[in-house]
Amino acid sequence: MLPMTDATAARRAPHDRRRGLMLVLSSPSGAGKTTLSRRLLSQDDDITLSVSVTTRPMRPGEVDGVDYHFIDRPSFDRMVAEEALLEHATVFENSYGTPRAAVEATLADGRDVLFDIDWQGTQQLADRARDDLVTVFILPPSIAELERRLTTRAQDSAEVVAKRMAKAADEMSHYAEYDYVLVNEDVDRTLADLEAILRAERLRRRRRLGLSGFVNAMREGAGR
Ligand SMILES: Nc1nc2c(ncn2[C@@H]2O[C@H](COP(=O)(O)OP(=O)(O)O)[C@@H](O)[C@H]2O)c(=O)[nH]1
Ligand SMILES: Nc1ncnc2c1ncn2[C@@H]1O[C@H](COP(=O)(O)OP(=O)(O)O)[C@@H](O)[C@H]1O
Repeated sequence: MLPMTDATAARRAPHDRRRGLMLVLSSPSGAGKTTLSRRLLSQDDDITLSVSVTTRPMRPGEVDGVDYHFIDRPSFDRMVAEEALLEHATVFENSYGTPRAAVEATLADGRDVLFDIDWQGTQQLADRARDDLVTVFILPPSIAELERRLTTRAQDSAEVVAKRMAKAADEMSHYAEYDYVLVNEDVDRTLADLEAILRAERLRRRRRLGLSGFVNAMREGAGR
């Protein structure tokens, strides 16, 4: 178990001190993970995005170091060899991975980490840290709407969109491996559900490091 740093411990009331959690969002491409992640991150200071490394080419509008760390194949292979990745997988012929150091530093600070990763990466994280993990699968409201979203995002060629659609059925078959499943019809509604999940998971007793000291102090006070 990772300890919290003094900075975070001092910021929280004793009963609010807790371990950071790892919130995973997965979905078929185009269902809305990126949109939901950006909105959640912009309104909640206690959660930060795990920025993955990838060998995929950058899309228009993406920023290196913000959306992904865009790296070449030798650099990716080196990170795997050095065990610098917490998990990694091949998706659509490109490699993706989660840098370990940033995640460990954020959790040690008692803050939460958001992951936009696929089912393969989720399984690897579950093998390593099931107790710290909260997993959410996002489904589109229909296949027609998924295709519409992939097409109107206008960032991929028709060929790439076709490949992503072909993979969607496969990806969706993994929904039952997740703790929560959200159908992303209306984005405001889905975001509200995601916030509710995060809020409740933060309140879980096993994550609340300060609780026993808090209760013990009250019990001592009551017995006086
Ligand atoms: N296992 C794993 N999957 C990742 C990682 N980063 C991104 N992915 C997944 O790779 C897939 C393709 O991502 P991307 O090329 O950005 O397209 P997107 O589906 O439109 O977000 C998505 O399912 C992501 O969740 C990672 O670090 N590890
Ligand atoms: N609930 C929604 N309703 C309509 N359009 C959406 C919704 N959620 C996301 N979108 C749009 O669908 C496209 C794909 O969303 P994105 O967040 O990039 O998906 P993913 O990261 O899962 O591939 C984007 O153009 C986005 O603006």
